[in-house]
Amino acid sequence: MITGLDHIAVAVPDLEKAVKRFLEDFGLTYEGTEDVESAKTSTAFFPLPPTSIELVHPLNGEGPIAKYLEKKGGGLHHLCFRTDDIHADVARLKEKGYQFLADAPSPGAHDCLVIFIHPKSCDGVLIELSQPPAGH
Ligand SMILES: CC[C@H](C(=O)O)C(=O)SCCNC(=O)CCNC(=O)[C@H](O)C(C)(C)COP(=O)(O)OP(=O)(O)OC[C@H]1O[C@@H](n2cnc3c(N)ncnc32)[C@H](O)[C@@H]1OP(=O)(O)O
Ligand SMILES: [Co+2]
Repeated sequence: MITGLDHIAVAVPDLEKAVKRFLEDFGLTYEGTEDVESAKTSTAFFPLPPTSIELVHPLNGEGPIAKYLEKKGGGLHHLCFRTDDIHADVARLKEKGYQFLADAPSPGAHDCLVIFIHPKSCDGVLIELSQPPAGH
């Protein structure tokens, strides 16, 4: 079951500059950066309860964010729903015809299990589902 809006992600061409903006200009709390090798993405999180802002930037200049930045320069990249049972939600949504970008969830930031739904399945919005590790 989907239980909340885990984060809203913004793709940024200059991570350091964007971190400074969200920290100093907007005054948000900076949790730190985390490189997610499997997603070829560097992330920076700013908790803003009950959700967070995630900045995403290409890790080593490669991956999906690099392609996005090439085309758009930056912008709102995805919404992430928190789920308490990612496998059940994937099965339920596949049954309804949603196209997933992987066969199975994989590790994301914060040791969560994540999977993405193609934007074409959701009126042009890229959706991530994320299940926190047990006990979180
Ligand atoms: C997992 C770590 C971390 C976390 O929270 O834990 C992250 O969130 S990492 C985030 C980075 N990872 C991903 O984005 C994985 C999912 N994304 C992809 O697999 C690709 O980006 C994909 C399939 C959405 C697009 O890749 P493709 O190679 O098909 O790129 P195109 O440029 O050809 O795009 C095709 C089509 O999709 C539109 N598009 C692309 N990105 C987005 C987006 N973020 N939001 C909305 N639409 C998007 C693009 O404009 C093209 O549309 P078209 O009408 O055909 O021009
Ligand atoms: Co995300």
